[in-house]
Amino acid sequence: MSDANPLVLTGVELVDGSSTDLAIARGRFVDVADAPGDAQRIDASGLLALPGLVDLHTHLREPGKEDAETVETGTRAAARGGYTAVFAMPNLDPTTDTAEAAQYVAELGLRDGHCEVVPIGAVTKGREGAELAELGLMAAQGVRVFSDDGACVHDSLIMRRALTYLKPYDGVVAQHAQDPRLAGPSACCHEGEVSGRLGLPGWPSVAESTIIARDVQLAEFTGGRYHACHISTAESVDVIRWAKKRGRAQVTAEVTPHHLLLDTPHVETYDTTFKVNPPLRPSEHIEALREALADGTIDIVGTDHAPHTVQDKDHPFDVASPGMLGLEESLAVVMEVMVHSGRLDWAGVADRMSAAPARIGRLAHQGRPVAVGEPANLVLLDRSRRAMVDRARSASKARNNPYHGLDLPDPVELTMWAGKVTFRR
Ligand SMILES: NC(=O)N[C@@H](CC(=O)O)C(=O)O
Ligand SMILES: [Zn+2]
Ligand SMILES: [Zn+2]
Repeated sequence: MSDANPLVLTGVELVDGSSTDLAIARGRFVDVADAPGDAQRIDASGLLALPGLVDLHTHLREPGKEDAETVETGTRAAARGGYTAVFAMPNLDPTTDTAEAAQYVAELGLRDGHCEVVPIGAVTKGREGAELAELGLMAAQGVRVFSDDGACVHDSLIMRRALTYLKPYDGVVAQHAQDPRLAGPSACCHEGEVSGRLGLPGWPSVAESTIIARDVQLAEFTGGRYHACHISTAESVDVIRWAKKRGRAQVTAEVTPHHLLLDTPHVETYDTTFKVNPPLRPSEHIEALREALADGTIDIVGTDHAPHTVQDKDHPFDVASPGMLGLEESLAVVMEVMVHSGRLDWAGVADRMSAAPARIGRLAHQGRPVAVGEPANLVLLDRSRRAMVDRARSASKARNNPYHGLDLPDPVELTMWAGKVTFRR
């Protein structure tokens, strides 16, 4: 990580289309007239500045599975992708289900992070779905996002209690929506023509949407905050749209970059890189997700960056570990499918990938506009640059990159977190 010397970025373009010089000192954007005389100047003409991206859904694997990813490598990938904050999912070893475990993850972030690392607490002890974890103690420690991700909070009473209990703490339950009866542990391919032909256990779309339908009603009933992680189906979009239209529940939703771009036929080669939970869906679902992200029914893009070792992926498709990388290519995917298609403008990208995830995670100093007085978190983009994705060049330790070999935008020129340059091409 570079030091935090004063800096002036000249000729930067902002999301409203205007151009400006940006001065950075003591971790904040300051008036250019107030920039110290010895400030280093960087020519940034033509580059677009977005607020530093915020990922509400990252798997860092430390502690417990450091052969797949560490806080150092995962946050290096994050900085390379334009992120200045990531929320670390609690499916670690030990599980982040106590205040001490949450504090430990936060400390690893302070020690090794190339961006801010915010621990997510488990909803239930050991993520086993039976007994509530130490929600109050974790909340007292500053945790605001709670999730059993990787597992679904499938017991209705546990979900009711979690929503109720977290309400006074302004905490949010982030649900991995997968009915374990409709989509059990072996389910690994969208249930339909392809799963039938390949002989893979099916993961029907309703295994996701029926859980979300129940949950949004519980959110309305309890008044608690609810966030639907990685939604992947048109039916889930319908449910979220219905709940938001009613306007009586505090409900938000997320989509991953891979569910915005990649469809079910990618699994036809049985390449386990493409095994993920929830599974890749047919094109009509992808279309519904893009439309929902554009109109705000889906609030944010969350990467679900899920590094796995080769050993954990080198198995028959139905037993390999699910999950794929995402931190380094998420902005590229959003550019390709949302911006280049005219569905979302740059202010929309800043909202879905920075302001909204920071708001849902209650991270007040992230997701702020690029403006004088604000914390100096930004990513500078060259909107015309493209490159072939090469998994071998990833900052992540893992190689389960589903975009390998694709020609995609490669926009990130510089990432700055709290006034420090954390990535520069
Ligand atoms: N998405 C995945 O397929 N895997 C995630 C867990 C999860 O997000 O459910 C992982 O931790 O590997
Ligand atoms: Zn999940
Ligand atoms: Zn996840």
